[in-house]
Amino acid sequence: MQKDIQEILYSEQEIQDKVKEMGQQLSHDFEGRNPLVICVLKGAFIFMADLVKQITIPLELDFMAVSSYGQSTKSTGVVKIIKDLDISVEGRHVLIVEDIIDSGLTLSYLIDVLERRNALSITVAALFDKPARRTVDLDADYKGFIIPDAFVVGYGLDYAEKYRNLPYVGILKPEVYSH
Ligand SMILES: O=P(O)(O)OC[C@H]1O[C@H](OP(=O)(O)OP(=O)(O)O)[C@H](O)[C@@H]1O
Ligand code: HPA
Ligand SMILES: [Mg+2]
Repeated sequence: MQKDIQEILYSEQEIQDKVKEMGQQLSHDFEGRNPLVICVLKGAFIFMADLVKQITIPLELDFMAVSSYGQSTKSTGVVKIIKDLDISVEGRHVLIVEDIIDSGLTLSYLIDVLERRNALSITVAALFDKPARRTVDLDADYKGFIIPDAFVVGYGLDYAEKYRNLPYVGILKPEVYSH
Protein backbone atom coordinates (compact mmCIF):
# COMPACT_ATOMS: atom_id res chain seq x y z
CA MET A 1 0.00 0.00 0.00
CA GLN A 2 2.79 2.40 1.02
CA LYS A 3 4.32 2.14 -2.48
CA ASP A 4 1.15 3.68 -3.96
CA ILE A 5 1.46 6.81 -1.82
CA GLN A 6 3.16 9.82 -3.39
CA GLU A 7 3.37 11.93 -0.25
CA ILE A 8 2.15 11.66 3.33
CA LEU A 9 0.11 14.77 4.12
CA TYR A 10 -0.69 14.13 7.78
CA SER A 11 0.87 11.56 10.08
CA GLU A 12 -1.09 9.44 12.52
CA GLN A 13 0.07 11.69 15.39
CA GLU A 14 -0.88 14.92 13.62
CA ILE A 15 -4.34 13.52 12.94
CA GLN A 16 -4.79 12.35 16.53
CA ASP A 17 -3.79 15.79 17.86
CA LYS A 18 -6.27 17.52 15.56
CA VAL A 19 -9.08 15.10 16.43
CA LYS A 20 -8.49 15.70 20.13
CA GLU A 21 -8.67 19.46 19.64
CA MET A 22 -11.91 19.13 17.65
CA GLY A 23 -13.40 16.85 20.32
CA GLN A 24 -12.61 19.34 23.07
CA GLN A 25 -14.19 22.18 21.12
CA LEU A 26 -17.31 20.13 20.34
CA SER A 27 -17.64 19.05 23.99
CA HIS A 28 -17.76 22.71 24.94
CA ASP A 29 -20.07 23.85 22.15
CA PHE A 30 -22.62 21.00 22.50
CA GLU A 31 -22.83 21.04 26.30
CA GLY A 32 -26.43 20.39 27.38
CA ARG A 33 -27.67 19.65 23.83
CA ASN A 34 -27.45 15.82 23.76
CA PRO A 35 -26.46 15.82 20.07
CA LEU A 36 -27.25 13.03 17.65
CA VAL A 37 -23.87 12.40 16.06
CA ILE A 38 -24.14 10.95 12.57
CA CYS A 39 -21.27 9.09 10.94
CA VAL A 40 -21.30 9.23 7.14
CA LEU A 41 -20.13 5.75 6.12
CA LYS A 42 -17.90 4.38 5.01
CA GLY A 43 -15.22 7.06 4.85
CA ALA A 44 -15.87 8.65 8.25
CA PHE A 45 -15.77 5.47 10.31
CA ILE A 46 -12.28 5.94 11.77
CA PHE A 47 -12.67 9.68 12.34
CA MET A 48 -16.02 9.07 14.05
CA ALA A 49 -14.58 6.42 16.36
CA ASP A 50 -11.62 8.60 17.35
CA LEU A 51 -13.67 11.80 17.64
CA VAL A 52 -16.43 10.52 19.94
CA LYS A 53 -13.77 9.22 22.35
CA GLN A 54 -12.60 12.83 22.68
CA ILE A 55 -16.10 14.19 23.34
CA THR A 56 -16.84 14.29 27.05
CA ILE A 57 -20.57 15.18 27.07
CA PRO A 58 -23.56 12.82 26.64
CA LEU A 59 -24.45 12.11 23.02
CA GLU A 60 -26.17 9.54 20.87
CA LEU A 61 -24.76 8.22 17.64
CA ASP A 62 -26.06 6.74 14.46
CA PHE A 63 -24.77 5.75 11.03
CA MET A 64 -25.78 6.52 7.52
CA ALA A 65 -24.11 5.06 4.43
CA VAL A 66 -24.02 7.14 1.27
CA SER A 67 -21.90 6.78 -1.82
CA SER A 68 -21.18 8.78 -4.94
CA TYR A 69 -17.58 7.93 -5.91
CA GLY A 70 -17.72 4.17 -6.45
CA GLN A 71 -14.57 2.99 -8.28
CA SER A 72 -13.55 6.49 -9.40
CA THR A 73 -11.64 9.53 -8.15
CA LYS A 74 -14.43 11.80 -9.45
CA SER A 75 -17.92 12.10 -7.98
CA THR A 76 -20.65 10.56 -10.11
CA GLY A 77 -22.78 13.51 -9.01
CA VAL A 78 -25.48 11.13 -7.79
CA VAL A 79 -25.58 10.56 -4.04
CA LYS A 80 -27.19 7.29 -3.05
CA ILE A 81 -28.40 6.38 0.45
CA ILE A 82 -27.23 2.81 1.03
CA LYS A 83 -28.15 2.64 4.70
CA ASP A 84 -30.46 5.06 6.46
CA LEU A 85 -30.49 6.21 10.10
CA ASP A 86 -32.21 4.20 12.82
CA ILE A 87 -32.85 7.15 15.14
CA SER A 88 -35.21 10.01 14.19
CA VAL A 89 -33.56 13.42 13.74
CA GLU A 90 -36.81 15.32 14.35
CA GLY A 91 -36.24 18.02 16.97
CA ARG A 92 -32.62 16.93 17.50
CA HIS A 93 -29.36 18.82 17.40
CA VAL A 94 -27.55 16.87 14.72
CA LEU A 95 -23.78 16.75 14.25
CA ILE A 96 -22.73 15.27 10.91
CA VAL A 97 -19.26 13.70 10.99
CA GLU A 98 -17.58 13.55 7.57
CA ASP A 99 -14.09 12.52 6.58
CA ILE A 100 -13.79 14.89 3.63
CA ILE A 101 -15.66 17.64 1.79
CA ASP A 102 -14.65 17.64 -1.85
CA SER A 103 -17.29 18.71 -4.42
CA GLY A 104 -19.68 19.24 -1.48
CA LEU A 105 -22.42 17.20 -3.19
CA THR A 106 -22.64 14.52 -0.50
CA LEU A 107 -23.06 16.99 2.32
CA SER A 108 -25.45 19.30 0.54
CA TYR A 109 -27.63 16.28 -0.23
CA LEU A 110 -27.47 15.05 3.38
CA ILE A 111 -28.20 18.46 4.87
CA ASP A 112 -31.21 18.77 2.61
CA VAL A 113 -32.52 15.35 3.68
CA LEU A 114 -32.06 16.10 7.39
CA GLU A 115 -33.66 19.54 7.11
CA ARG A 116 -36.72 17.99 5.48
CA ARG A 117 -36.86 15.56 8.41
CA ASN A 118 -37.04 18.55 10.78
CA ALA A 119 -33.73 18.39 12.61
CA LEU A 120 -33.58 21.26 15.14
CA SER A 121 -30.04 22.20 14.11
CA ILE A 122 -27.48 20.72 11.73
CA THR A 123 -23.74 21.14 12.31
CA VAL A 124 -20.95 19.67 10.22
CA ALA A 125 -17.56 18.47 11.43
CA ALA A 126 -15.22 17.43 8.62
CA LEU A 127 -11.65 16.29 9.11
CA PHE A 128 -10.51 17.29 5.61
CA ASP A 129 -11.65 20.09 3.36
CA LYS A 130 -10.65 20.35 -0.31
CA PRO A 131 -12.11 23.75 -1.26
CA ALA A 132 -10.54 23.79 -4.75
CA ARG A 133 -12.99 21.09 -5.96
CA ARG A 134 -16.20 22.59 -4.61
CA THR A 135 -19.15 22.69 -7.03
CA VAL A 136 -21.77 23.75 -4.46
CA ASP A 137 -21.59 26.59 -1.97
CA LEU A 138 -20.97 24.79 1.29
CA ASP A 139 -18.67 25.09 4.29
CA ALA A 140 -18.17 22.99 7.42
CA ASP A 141 -18.68 24.45 10.88
CA TYR A 142 -15.67 22.50 12.19
CA LYS A 143 -12.76 21.68 9.89
CA GLY A 144 -9.61 19.72 10.65
CA PHE A 145 -7.26 20.31 7.74
CA ILE A 146 -7.51 22.22 4.46
CA ILE A 147 -5.93 20.01 1.79
CA PRO A 148 -4.69 20.64 -1.77
CA ASP A 149 -6.45 19.54 -4.95
CA ALA A 150 -5.28 15.92 -4.98
CA PHE A 151 -6.91 12.55 -4.40
CA VAL A 152 -6.07 11.41 -0.89
CA VAL A 153 -6.42 8.07 0.86
CA GLY A 154 -6.01 6.60 4.34
CA TYR A 155 -7.64 7.06 7.75
CA GLY A 156 -10.95 5.83 6.33
CA LEU A 157 -10.61 7.35 2.86
CA ASP A 158 -10.48 4.92 -0.05
CA TYR A 159 -9.75 4.54 -3.69
CA ALA A 160 -11.93 1.71 -5.06
CA GLU A 161 -12.40 0.48 -1.44
CA LYS A 162 -8.66 0.18 -0.79
CA TYR A 163 -6.28 2.07 1.54
CA ARG A 164 -8.93 2.84 4.21
CA ASN A 165 -6.78 1.10 6.84
CA LEU A 166 -3.71 3.33 6.44
CA PRO A 167 -3.24 5.16 9.78
CA TYR A 168 -2.09 8.35 8.01
CA VAL A 169 -3.45 10.37 5.08
CA GLY A 170 -1.49 10.66 1.86
CA ILE A 171 -1.79 11.62 -1.78
CA LEU A 172 -2.37 8.62 -4.01
CA LYS A 173 0.06 8.33 -6.93
CA PRO A 174 -1.91 9.32 -10.05
CA GLU A 175 -0.56 6.28 -11.95
CA VAL A 176 -2.58 4.07 -9.59
CA TYR A 177 -5.87 5.37 -11.02
CA SER A 178 -4.94 6.87 -14.39
CA HIS A 179 -4.78 3.73 -16.46
O1 LIG B 1 -17.86 16.34 -1.31
P1 LIG B 1 -18.00 15.12 -2.16
O2 LIG B 1 -17.45 15.33 -3.55
O3 LIG B 1 -19.41 14.60 -2.20
O4 LIG B 1 -17.05 13.99 -1.56
C1 LIG B 1 -17.03 13.61 -0.21
C2 LIG B 1 -17.66 12.27 0.03
O5 LIG B 1 -17.06 11.29 -0.85
C3 LIG B 1 -16.58 10.19 -0.10
O6 LIG B 1 -17.57 9.20 0.00
P2 LIG B 1 -17.78 8.06 -1.10
O7 LIG B 1 -18.93 8.41 -1.99
O8 LIG B 1 -16.48 7.75 -1.75
O9 LIG B 1 -18.24 6.82 -0.21
P3 LIG B 1 -17.35 6.10 0.93
O10 LIG B 1 -17.39 7.02 2.13
O11 LIG B 1 -18.05 4.82 1.19
O12 LIG B 1 -15.95 5.93 0.39
C4 LIG B 1 -16.28 10.81 1.26
O13 LIG B 1 -16.27 9.83 2.27
C5 LIG B 1 -17.38 11.81 1.44
O14 LIG B 1 -18.54 11.25 2.00
N1 HPA C 1 -10.11 10.67 -1.45
C1 HPA C 1 -10.97 9.68 -1.15
N2 HPA C 1 -12.28 9.82 -1.21
C2 HPA C 1 -12.76 11.01 -1.60
C3 HPA C 1 -11.92 12.08 -1.93
C4 HPA C 1 -10.51 11.91 -1.84
O1 HPA C 1 -9.68 12.81 -2.12
N3 HPA C 1 -12.73 13.11 -2.26
C5 HPA C 1 -14.00 12.66 -2.15
N4 HPA C 1 -14.04 11.40 -1.77
MG1 LIG D 1 -15.02 6.56 -1.28
